Amino acid sequence: MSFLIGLTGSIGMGKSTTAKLFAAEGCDVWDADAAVHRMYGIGGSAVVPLSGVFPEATRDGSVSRDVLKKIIAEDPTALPRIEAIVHPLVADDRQAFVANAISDIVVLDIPLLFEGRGSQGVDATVVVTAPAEIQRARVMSRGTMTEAQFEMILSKQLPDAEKRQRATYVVLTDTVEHAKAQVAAIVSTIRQGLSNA
Ligand SMILES: CC(C)(COP(=O)(O)OP(=O)(O)OC[C@H]1O[C@@H](n2cnc3c(N)ncnc32)[C@H](O)[C@@H]1O)[C@@H](O)C(=O)NCCC(=O)NCCS
Ligand SMILES: Nc1ncnc2c1ncn2[C@@H]1O[C@H](COP(=O)(O)OP(=O)(O)OP(=O)(O)O)[C@@H](O)[C@H]1O
Repeated sequence: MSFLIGLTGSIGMGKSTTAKLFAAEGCDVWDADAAVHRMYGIGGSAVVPLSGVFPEATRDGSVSRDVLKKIIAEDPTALPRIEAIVHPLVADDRQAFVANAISDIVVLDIPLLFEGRGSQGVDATVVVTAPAEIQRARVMSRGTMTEAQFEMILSKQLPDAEKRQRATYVVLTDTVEHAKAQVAAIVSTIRQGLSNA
């Protein structure tokens, strides 16, 4: 059984980038957002259940994220209903990944690690963080969300300060080089612990 790290952080804080740094250290990485992308794609497991609730959100056999975002903006009950369908599918996908992983350390990139039950069953947590203004600038520069959509997602997430307080390890994502050094130190500490066990 691998040592399980739950990697989290608020929107735009650098989870995906930091996950790649763990992969470069030899860790198998599972990404919850990527799992959702697969599930929304053609033949994905969320397409049929979501079309039952929001028929207008599925087009040509896949889920339209733009339509979903419009629905969520107009109907406050929509996101909880989407989550009720998607989250159990995400949990199944994660379980299957962990069962097949072979690396000594497995990293689970989970945006809602502390909001949901995701932190159950992990051996350590890593929270990525950056100043709030940098976070906002990063998300806005992607051009995929309006300020209102960003604020809505942020309001659903545990505040950054609380995440940091709950973390086993914190990674400051000010530069990639700095993040890389912090990841290397975390991996080395955990591997040392494993070899002494
Ligand atoms: C709202 C949607 C349509 C936005 O899609 P879009 O392609 O613009 O953004 P993306 O999926 O890349 O998410 C951007 C950021 O928002 C975060 N986020 C997404 N959904 C949620 C949520 N329900 N609660 C809090 N944060 C969320 C993501 O983790 C990520 O950090 C999409 O994220 C979605 O369908 N969310 C519901 C499924 C879900 O809960 N996913 C979270 C991880 S399991
Ligand atoms: N250590 C770092 N130093 C400098 N910039 C970084 C660092 N980590 C991430 N970034 C930048 O921040 C932006 C967001 O990074 P990333 O996509 O990794 O975040 P995320 O937390 O996965 O985002 P989301 O929650 O929206 O999925 C990207 O433009 C990325 O280049």
